[in-house]
Parts: sequence; structure tokens; C-alpha cells
Amino acid sequence: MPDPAAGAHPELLTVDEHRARILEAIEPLPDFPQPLMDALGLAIAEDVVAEVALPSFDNSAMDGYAVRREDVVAATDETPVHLPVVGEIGAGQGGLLALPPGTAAKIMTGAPVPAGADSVVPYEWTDRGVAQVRISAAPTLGQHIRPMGDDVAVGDVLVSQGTVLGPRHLGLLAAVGRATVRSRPRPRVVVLSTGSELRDPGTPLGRDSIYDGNSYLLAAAARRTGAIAYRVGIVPDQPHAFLDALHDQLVRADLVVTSGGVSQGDYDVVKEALTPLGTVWFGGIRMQPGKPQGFGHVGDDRTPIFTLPGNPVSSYVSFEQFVLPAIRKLMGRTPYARPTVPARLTHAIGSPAGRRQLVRAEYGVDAGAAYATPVGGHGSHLIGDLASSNALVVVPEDVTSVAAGTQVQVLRLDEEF
Ligand SMILES: Nc1nc2c(c(=O)[nH]1)N[C@H]1C(S)=C(S)[C@@H](COP(=O)(O)OP(=O)(O)OC[C@H]3O[C@@H](n4cnc5c(N)ncnc54)[C@H](O)[C@@H]3O)O[C@H]1N2
Ligand code: MOO
Repeated sequence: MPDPAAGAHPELLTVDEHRARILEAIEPLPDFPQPLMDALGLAIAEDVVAEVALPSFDNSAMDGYAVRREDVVAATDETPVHLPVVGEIGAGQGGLLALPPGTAAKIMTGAPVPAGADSVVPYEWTDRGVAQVRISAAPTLGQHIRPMGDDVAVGDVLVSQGTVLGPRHLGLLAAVGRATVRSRPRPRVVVLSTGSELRDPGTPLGRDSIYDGNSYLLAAAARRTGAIAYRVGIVPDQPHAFLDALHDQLVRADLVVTSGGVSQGDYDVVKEALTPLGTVWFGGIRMQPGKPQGFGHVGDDRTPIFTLPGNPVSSYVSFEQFVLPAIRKLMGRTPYARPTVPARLTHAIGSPAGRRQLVRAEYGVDAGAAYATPVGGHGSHLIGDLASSNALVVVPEDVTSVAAGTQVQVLRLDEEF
């Protein structure tokens, strides 16, 4: 029996097979030292070991007076102790190297504690004297001193390889003096949409034309995944125009994504232009939406190319299933594919046999229980429904109907992972 899902496609792969083939063909981009701010959101490609301690010297936690505790141990409100003030140490001022016995030095928060001092008396326990200070309470030994190495010791592993750098990591790396870190760069993703019917938003629309939503959808999805996205926009259904545009873009591409022109039509430009190269596979996937797919490489640098179907929902779902894991692998971010989470399906859904269906849904949590409510129909042109959803319910290949109340697996589209 011919597989009805196969249609005229000579080859029909499962989603998992296609994704595995893609990931096998993609190598992470080489890492190199990058300025800290450029590394925000990138996976670090080295273990960072502290070369300095934090704090890097004993310093005061309060504005007050550095003292030797033995000199002020008897101080109370009734029996205050008076000490001569021999100096003032502000943050960034290491001038006073040692505190003579029987004296005090004004000290500011963060300033280095002079040798000999073992405690800090906060201003509130004193008369804030300039030449001489009246101290009316005794600190405990070491009080209000932040000892060197208290937070980070030399040799501590501060950030380990593979960590995705966030603001707190960058703050720590700067605090130990790192100006750059080795990380893999953001992949440069070029997005081209094909179709002679397409028009740019903001321009007049004819009776037979539509606005190019896909290049925005895909470029935004690429950027959200962490890539630098170049939205090239519209290429007409002429193989030469397509190949020219592609060739022009390869210089700045780590990965190319096209939309449209890959099914069985008479003007399927992407397939027509790339098939003769022999380096791009075209075929069908047991997936709905997003059956027609292409993947391969182009140009001297063998730049990976994804040729996604033109229907907007198919394009987006294909991006989620195949392009997103590839971008993450280029960046060295794991897991490559988005993990699913369980949720209770609120309404029954049907699904074609032999295809993994990805059903647009609204995911939420009600009284502590996760739910997924299907949004709109199955049509892969329904971009309005796509925009109202925040999740995709995954219906496995061998399942043709799912009853309301069933626990299903869901991809949460806006979640960081
Ligand atoms: N005879 C067959 N026809 C079709 C098959 C098939 O197996 N046999 N598969 C269908 C499926 S499934 C899909 S998905 C589409 C994929 O078609 P293409 O990738 O060739 O895409 P186009 O024909 O260029 O466009 C499809 C559809 O999407 C609209 N579109 C295209 N680009 C954009 C864009 N940038 N922004 C918004 N909308 C876009 C386009 O106008 C068409 O309506 O093929 C089926 N046909
Ligand atoms: O596979 Mo097409 O993406 O169903 O509409």
C-alpha cells in the first residue's frame, strides 16, 4: 500500500530522522574571545577560574572608624573611649598602611582596612570626631570588616563551560577583572522569502498579491533564538533571481532560511534553482503542518540552508522543529531542541495517520494544573490563530484522535530553555 502521507515525495522521513540528519551536518561555530557585553546570552566556551580573590583586600563594610578592638573594648555610653584620629581612608585610597596602637582612622565603606586594625566602629556609635573620636560601644572582633577572599578564592571555578551568560555571570566576570570571555558567536541567519505574489508591508497591495509575513516571522524567530537575523525580504519566482540573491547573501551567512517554493507547484523556484546543485535534499516529512522540506548546503563554505514551506504556519512550525535546534547547535547551546512539558488537553483533537501533528494551542496553568486549549483550525495559512497561540500540542505519528482530558506533551513557544 502506498503511504497516503507520502504523496509524490520520493522520500518521507520522520521529524526525528530529519532533525537528526540536520544536527549531524551542523558543527558549532568556533569560539573566540568576545567583549563581555557581546557575550550576554551566549554559551561560554571555557571554564573561568578566579585569578583574584573577592574581596581582593580586607575592606570596611561601614562608614566609621578602623580601630584595634583591644583599645575600645571597654567603651559604653557611660564610659566612652576617646582615641586620636590619625587619618582618613576613602574607597580607592590605600594611603594609611598601618594603624598605630591607641589610635583610630576614619574609614569609608569599601576602603582598605589598615594593617593593625581589626574592627570597624560605625559612625552611629561615635561623635564623628575629626581630630579625636568619642566611641561609645565596642565592636566584636572583625566586626564590619569584609575579609579578603570571603566571597571568591583564587582558583575557584566561577563559570563553567556551556553556561549561558546572564547579567549576574557578566557582573562576576567583570568583578574578577575579565574583559573578554571565549564564547561561540551569534550565528548570522539570512532569511529570504520567495513568491512573486509577495509585497512588502507598507506598500500597496494588488488584488492578487499578499504581504510578506514570513520573512518577519522567521527573522524574528531566528533573533529570538539568539541569532543575528538578516531579513532580506522578497525574491520573485525566478530561479536566476533567487540564485543571485542567495549568492549575494552567502558572504554574511552562517545559515540560510528560505520560505516558499518547495512543494509541487509549477513555479516552485527554490526547488527548481537548488536541485541542479545536488547539495540540497528535498522531500517530505511525516509532520503536519510542514510536510515539504529541504535541507542541505550551498556555496564554497558549504553554508547550511533550510528551505521551508511557504504556508506561514508551516514555515514557523518547521523553524521550531528544525532551524531552532540547528541555530542552538551552532551556538553551542543545549538542549538543541525545545523540550516538551505535560499539560491536560481541554478539547478533543483529530490528527492524520502517520504524521506528527503540531496543534496550535494556548497553554496556561489553572489552580496549579497545566492545560492546553487548541486554537483555531488546522489550516497552515491561519497565521491569525498562530499569533493567538503560545504553544504547540504534539500529537504522535500513530495517534489519530486525542480525547479532551488527556495528558499531552506541549511545546511552550515563548519559554527560555
Ligand atoms: N500538489 C501539491 N500541492 C501542495 C502540496 C503537495 O504535497 N502537493 N503541499 C502543500 C503543502 S503541505 C504546503 S506546506 C505548501 C508548501 O508550498 P511552497 O513551499 O511551495 O510554498 P508556496 O507555494 O510558495 O506558498 C504556499 C502558500 O504560502 C503563501 N506564502 C508564501 N510565502 C509567503 C510569505 N513570505 N508570507 C506570507 N505568505 C506566504 C503563499 O502565498 C501560498 O498561499 O504547498 C502545498 N501544495
Ligand atoms: O505541510 Mo503543509 O505545511 O501541511 O500546509
